[in-house]
Amino acid sequence: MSTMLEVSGVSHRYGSGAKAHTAVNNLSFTVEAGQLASIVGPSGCGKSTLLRCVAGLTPATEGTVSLHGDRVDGVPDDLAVVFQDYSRSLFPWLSVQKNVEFPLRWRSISRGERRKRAAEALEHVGLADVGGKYPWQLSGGMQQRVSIARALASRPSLLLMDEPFASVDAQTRFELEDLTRRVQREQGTTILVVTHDIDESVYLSDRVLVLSKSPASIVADLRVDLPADRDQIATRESLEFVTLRGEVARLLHGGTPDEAAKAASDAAEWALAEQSKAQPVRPRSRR
Ligand SMILES: Nc1ncnc2c1ncn2[C@@H]1O[C@H](COP(=O)(O)OP(=O)(O)OP(=O)(O)O)[C@@H](O)[C@H]1O
Repeated sequence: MSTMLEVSGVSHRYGSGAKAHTAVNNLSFTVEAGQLASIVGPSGCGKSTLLRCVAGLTPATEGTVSLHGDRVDGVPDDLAVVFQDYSRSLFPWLSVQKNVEFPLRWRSISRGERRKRAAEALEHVGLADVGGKYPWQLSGGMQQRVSIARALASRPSLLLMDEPFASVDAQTRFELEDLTRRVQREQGTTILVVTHDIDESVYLSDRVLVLSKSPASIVADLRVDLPADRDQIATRESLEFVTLRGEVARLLHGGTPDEAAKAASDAAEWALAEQSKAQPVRPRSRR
């Protein structure tokens, strides 16, 4: 695998002098092409700031970001971002199809090709039939699918997602997580997701980067050895999932990597053993 993203010694400070606030502190990591990595960390630790530095939206105070070897110093053409707040990122006066086509207008892509790409992207997210509607005619989950389609239409080398499912209900969240994994697998897209949801970070990813409290630094870089085919119920009940989730939770509560791995593994095994000992409860008969 080749390296798609390289973040090297990135720090970001807001303000200067006595009022300076360091949000991100000397972070380094790489993401391989085709990988789905997630960044999980406590609220306010600097996740969004890091993502903005990676996207070229905010220049890093120190360090460098490179996308397939090219230094990022502005938003690269082949990078797309999906934000949490779909209602503010879609244009209410444009149809769904036009919203998806919109970013392609600034590239030398013919009108016919723009239409074709938008239709393909909408089909990919299961919204082939709603191109003529307006965003406000769709549910929240559908609007976030449109945002994902818009990002995919530009065929990005790297897709960044900042708390992308935080504003939808639990069922829709599951559907969108599965959609994201399908996009990665079918299109080979490299994806970096920022989330504060521990379960989501484990379920979604090939790898979880755990950040410390502010200013963010990397506490652990965990490989997720779950099967590629995941299921929202069975995967979340598996020993591997429960162990990893426990490990991430302990790291976020200040545990060292060794303590967190050992305690999570012991706790998950104990829970499974207790579960298998439990007597099945006989359902009450209904009249
Ligand atoms: N434009 C800004 N000017 C000054 N400080 C900022 C600015 N944006 C963020 N910060 C501060 O930087 C720190 C990190 O913020 P950031 O939004 O990156 O964290 P986060 O981990 O994404 O938070 P959350 O999970 O709550 O969304 C916070 O203390 C925040 O108050």
